[in-house]
Amino acid sequence: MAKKTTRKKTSTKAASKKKVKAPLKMPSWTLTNQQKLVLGSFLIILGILLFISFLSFVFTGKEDQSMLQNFPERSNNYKNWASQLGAWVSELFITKGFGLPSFIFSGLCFLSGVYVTINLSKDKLRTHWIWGTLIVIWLSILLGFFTHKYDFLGGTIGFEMNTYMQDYIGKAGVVLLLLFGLMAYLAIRFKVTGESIVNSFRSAKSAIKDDLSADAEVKPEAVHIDNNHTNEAEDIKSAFDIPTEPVQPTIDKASTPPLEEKEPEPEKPSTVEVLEMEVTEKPKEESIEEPELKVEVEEYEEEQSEADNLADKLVEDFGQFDPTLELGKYQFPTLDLLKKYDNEGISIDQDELEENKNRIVETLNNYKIGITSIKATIGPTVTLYEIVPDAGVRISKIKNLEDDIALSLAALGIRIIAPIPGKGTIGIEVPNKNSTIVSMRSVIASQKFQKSTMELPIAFGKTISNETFVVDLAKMPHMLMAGATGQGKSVGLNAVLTSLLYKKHPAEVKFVLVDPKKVELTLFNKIERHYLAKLPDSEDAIITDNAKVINTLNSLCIEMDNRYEMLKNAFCRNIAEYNTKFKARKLNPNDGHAFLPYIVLVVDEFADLIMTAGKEVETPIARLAQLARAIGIHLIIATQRPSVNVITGIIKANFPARIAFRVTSKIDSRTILDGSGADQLIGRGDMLYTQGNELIRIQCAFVDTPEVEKITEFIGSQKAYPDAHLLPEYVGEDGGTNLDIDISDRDKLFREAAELIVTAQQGSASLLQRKLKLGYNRAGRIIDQLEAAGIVGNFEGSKARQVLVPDLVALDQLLENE
Ligand SMILES: Nc1ncnc2c1ncn2[C@@H]1O[C@H](COP(=O)(O)OP(=O)(O)OP(=O)(O)O)[C@@H](O)[C@H]1O
Repeated sequence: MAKKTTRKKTSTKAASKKKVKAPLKMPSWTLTNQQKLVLGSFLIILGILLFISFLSFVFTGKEDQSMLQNFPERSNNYKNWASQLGAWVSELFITKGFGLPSFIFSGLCFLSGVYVTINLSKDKLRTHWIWGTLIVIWLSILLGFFTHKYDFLGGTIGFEMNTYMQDYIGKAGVVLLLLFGLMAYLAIRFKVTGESIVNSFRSAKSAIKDDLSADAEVKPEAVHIDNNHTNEAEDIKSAFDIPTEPVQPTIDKASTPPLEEKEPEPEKPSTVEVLEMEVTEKPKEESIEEPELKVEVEEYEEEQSEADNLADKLVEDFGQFDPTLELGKYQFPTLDLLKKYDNEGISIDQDELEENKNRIVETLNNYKIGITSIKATIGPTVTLYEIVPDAGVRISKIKNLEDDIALSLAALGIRIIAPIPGKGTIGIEVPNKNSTIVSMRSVIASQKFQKSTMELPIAFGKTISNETFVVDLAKMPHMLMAGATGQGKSVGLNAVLTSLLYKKHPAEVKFVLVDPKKVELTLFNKIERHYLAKLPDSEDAIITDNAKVINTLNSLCIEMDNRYEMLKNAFCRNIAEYNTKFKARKLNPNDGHAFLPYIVLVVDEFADLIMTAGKEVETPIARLAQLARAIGIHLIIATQRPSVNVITGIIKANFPARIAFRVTSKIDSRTILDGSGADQLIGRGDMLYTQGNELIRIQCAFVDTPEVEKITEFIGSQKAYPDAHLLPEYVGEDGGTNLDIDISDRDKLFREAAELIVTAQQGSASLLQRKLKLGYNRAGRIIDQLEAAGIVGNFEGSKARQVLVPDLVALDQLLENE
């Protein structure tokens, strides 16, 4: 109770403080929208009423004047259209005030109403009032000259000010002062300068001159016809001849004297005047143009490369290079391929909100933590309660109550964010009893995604404040995705791919898909010839075999090196610059240049790869992650097991963007996010995204397999490229090249290793590592040598190699015969 009263006291103090401050300030804009509408419409109506009153006062003011002596007695005899009050206000403003300029006040009132209603800048409104009032005073003084005749013109104030000033500086002084006021107004308000006045005079003059010359050019023809018939016409002709010729000398002054010699007619002075004006103009223009010519050293740019000129010409002739031309009729998938869900859209359950709020407050009160305010933001799956604790409460105290709050709310997945970065509040995220689905359709249809100008926009889902979350993969530049099984990883990957399919033309992006599970990404096979990239010799574009992954990764490394070479030759720093230059036809395809599509490598189940291929995968992945951002190769790697031997330090360091779906332990959460939180998620697409420090909780958009199927079918049924995008060839070490390993180069432990493998009948490098205490590389090398010697079979992905020698006797025989 004591706490409550102190809280009240502080709030009343705050209120009284506000009261003291309020009158000093301009009208406060911290009004609610409803209050603004009420105040705004009041001001608009007031403005209109004032205008009506003033206008009718001009006609009826005289008649009403005598009756105003009885104001405010009730009467319906007033002639003013706004009756008694209108007559009184008009008398006050117009007769006793500023006269007719008072109309401006009605306009200002109206304007204020509009500004308040639609929440426009208060600074601008203030400026309008200041200038408006000054104009009223100025006009009022000006009209004060005539007030003795018509007293409503400048009003009493205008008249009095005028006579007062005249007493000191005379009529001329007042006129000059008013002129000064006008000049000052034009200079300050409209930034008028002496130069701009002169310029406008000049342009007016030249316009008149042009008209004159145009007239003169037309009329002589008519005169020529007459010329044959009458003598009078000759006079007319000579009269017109004078102005026509001065037009030519505008270029050359030298031709003026003959003119003057020819026609010393009475009209000459006017032509001379025109010439004189031109003469004075010219030197000025020249003096301005001279430095401009110096600055316009654009010639340097032209000199820079003739290729530029050629490119400009090519662009002029053929237009910019359009990479999409080959599939010019390609149609992007339509929105109706995506499903609408019934339980989309957030429904607010007031009881649930109230209940949760009470429980949070109660639990905190139990631990003697008072709260100043609490606010709820309802998201698709969780509601964020933002609390401001009483002064002096330690944040860590609240953070430690996570489990207690979870207990009292009887809910899973409570996450406490203390404090919310940049907000000064503490956030408690509580899962909604009825979560809503965020459909892929809703995020793809959002303005944010549709209007995004990002290179590779990805609509992930919706944030806690129900905003569509769109990020640029090109900026990330690589993404690591982790989450326990069944928490929404595959859906997340599909959301990423769907986003790109909806926004990027097949010419602009290519996918390299690695799917050891063999089932998740198979649907994308249908768009192989549109969007997928593969090795030249492979049949399937979607890679399911671990051995092929290594080849593909190495091939991507070669592609990366090639692209860097192309960028270097084109003097570009990144793919965007390079492609822009290529589109502008500044890069010659005959020199090996080509439009470069973005390449997105997606690896589902990275743990499996690392476990079977280890360094062979890690090294090219790390290399790509470190270097590939500038040349448009981006990696998305997903794993179920975010343990440290899968997500190694080197991989982590190069994947700043991380996505965590629900994981089972705090340690896993720490591995993926460098902090806890992912273990407190509720699953089914509930995820945390980070690209640095801040964690953003997002409900991932849901895209079901039938939807993906429809999209890929829609794309797949359209005209395609002849083949998938081909990556550079890479000759893998497993492809038989090791077979020629020299016998003399064999490892010292070769024989021992061979015996071990034959005895165990298991051809795995890890066996050698364990038994012979070898490093991974050396064990791998020995296995290669065993393969070359025909003791073990080919590399078969995740399986151990086949042992081709049945027993030690056979081994002895084999080695002796070598
Ligand atoms: N964003 C989402 N919204 C609603 N439900 C979802 C969402 N994401 C996933 N789910 C539900 O969770 C199920 C499992 O998702 P998903 O197949 O993506 O999991 P996973 O993490 O890939 O699992 P695994 O690693 O075993 O393949 C889906 O079938 C779906 O019912």
